[in-house]
Amino acid sequence: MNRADLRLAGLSAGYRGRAALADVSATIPAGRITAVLGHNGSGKSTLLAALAGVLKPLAGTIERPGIRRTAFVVQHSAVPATLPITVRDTVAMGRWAHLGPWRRPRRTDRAVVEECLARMDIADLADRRLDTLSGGQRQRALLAQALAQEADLLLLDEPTTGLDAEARQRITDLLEDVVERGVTVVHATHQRDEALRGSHCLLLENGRLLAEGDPESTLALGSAPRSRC
Ligand SMILES: Nc1ncnc2c1ncn2[C@@H]1O[C@H](COP(=O)(O)OP(=O)(O)OP(=O)(O)O)[C@@H](O)[C@H]1O
Repeated sequence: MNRADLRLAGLSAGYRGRAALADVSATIPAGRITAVLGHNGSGKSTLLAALAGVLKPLAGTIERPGIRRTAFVVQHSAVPATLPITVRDTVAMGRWAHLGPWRRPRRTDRAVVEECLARMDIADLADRRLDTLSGGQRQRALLAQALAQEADLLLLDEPTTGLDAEARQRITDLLEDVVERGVTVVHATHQRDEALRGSHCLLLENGRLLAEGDPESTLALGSAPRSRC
């Protein structure tokens, strides 16, 4: 995959004109996993929302060369637990941007949905309702929905929060599978061990970038955050 890195220059972003993220200049390597690490309120979600284009920068720029489609998986606490839809329908929602003028899924759309179910290892759960799944299964369904969008930038806000060690490990393994296919992954996390499994790390504190680089030296440079905030 021949794509350039994403570049943030002097980026400030926030809410109602107030910056929650100030003057961040950083590089996000294409086709790699970048972890955004920091305590509660440090600005991780704000950074992801700015990368997704949901929040317009108050100042500065974001260069996203070669990124055509972005998938943003919000914190699962933000997704209603009682949505009365099946796992397959949830994943099929990821195809909406690809549907033709009649909004009818074509054979290729159905094939992508089945492939994403299989890749996230939830094909056997396809007919189950989303609200009957465990947290880890649900998170994999949301990941499958994001993959179905065939995005080249995948943004995940704390995808493993609330999951047990095995489910967390599974999600982290799946992210490695996603980048192997050339997707750029950025995920917010509180977990140092998860940040260490990526290629790159941005460490935020109070809306500022404290350190950036390979995960090991970034975590060593920063004032070591608690492993669970
Ligand atoms: N919708 C909003 N309106 C106003 N202020 C907000 C909004 N969302 C976040 N903030 C504020 O912006 C700052 C950064 O919040 P953000 O959610 O980006 O941090 P975070 O690192 O993702 O935190 P957490 O780990 O708790 O999810 C905080 O002070 C927060 O109160």
